[in-house]
Amino acid sequence: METIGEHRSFAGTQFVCQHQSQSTGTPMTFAAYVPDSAQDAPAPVLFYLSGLTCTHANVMEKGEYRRAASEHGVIVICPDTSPRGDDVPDDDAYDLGQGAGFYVDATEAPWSQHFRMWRYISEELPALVGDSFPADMSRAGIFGHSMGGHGALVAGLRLPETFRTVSAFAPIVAPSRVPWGEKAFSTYLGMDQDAWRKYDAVALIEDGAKTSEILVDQGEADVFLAEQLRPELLEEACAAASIPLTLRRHDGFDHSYYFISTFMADHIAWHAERLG
Ligand SMILES: N[C@@H](CCC(=O)N[C@@H](CSC=O)C(=O)NCC(=O)O)C(=O)O
Repeated sequence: METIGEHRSFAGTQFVCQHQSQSTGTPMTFAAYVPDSAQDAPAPVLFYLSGLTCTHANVMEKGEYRRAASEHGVIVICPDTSPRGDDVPDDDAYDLGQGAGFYVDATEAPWSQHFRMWRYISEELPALVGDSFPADMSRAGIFGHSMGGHGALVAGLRLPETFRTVSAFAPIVAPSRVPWGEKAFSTYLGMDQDAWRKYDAVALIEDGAKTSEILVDQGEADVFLAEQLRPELLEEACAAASIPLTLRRHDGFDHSYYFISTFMADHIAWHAERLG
């Protein structure tokens, strides 16, 4: 792993790291904020998954997480949203291909060679972080935005021992039932919708997956709310499965990082309180 960026910020350091990924077969870049307090005792770690069109840099530059991460002594890791490179398949649309990995392991050609983001975020990256930073991997949580909120919910539900806490900003809660997810899943996973269920938070809950509780923030002025995000489906699934869900709806907030950065400190405090 190579450090390609390093900046002091609050009581900690913002690193940008690059490594050759075995999952994707490409170089992968991620941001890692490490509070100074982690030098005294291994710190809890939060993985933040970004949305469509993002690299590691969007949340690093606009998410405003460092003050809270430094105050709560939490490491924050922000991976890219897909493999990238001239040899990696892509699509002209913003919601498919590079920048739109949807945190799945693709099974369909030509995507299956490199688009293995589930393995990357669930196995390879946590192992690399545990080996490379003063992180207490028994105290890891996950959160994310939109497509990344979908990834975080799925990871928290499928791997509650790995990701003990889960929250999201404006997540795609049921990708199998909305246009963004239908397009990505049919392309990456094929037409058998049974294969989609393990990457769909609402379907996972319907199939018995559990997590201790979920925090979701949602802007009411989000243009994607009714067609792509549909938080009411998560509300219904959590109620039926007795999973405590705190869904906070905020008048006037849209889908952007102005919304995310407003509630970022709340999410970091929420995770930190639960991870100890
Ligand atoms: N048509 C838009 C859509 C892209 C967009 O809104 N991306 C969001 C995530 S949406 C769901 O995953 C985002 O985080 N954008 C990056 C940012 O810095 O705001 C477009 O192409 O802009």
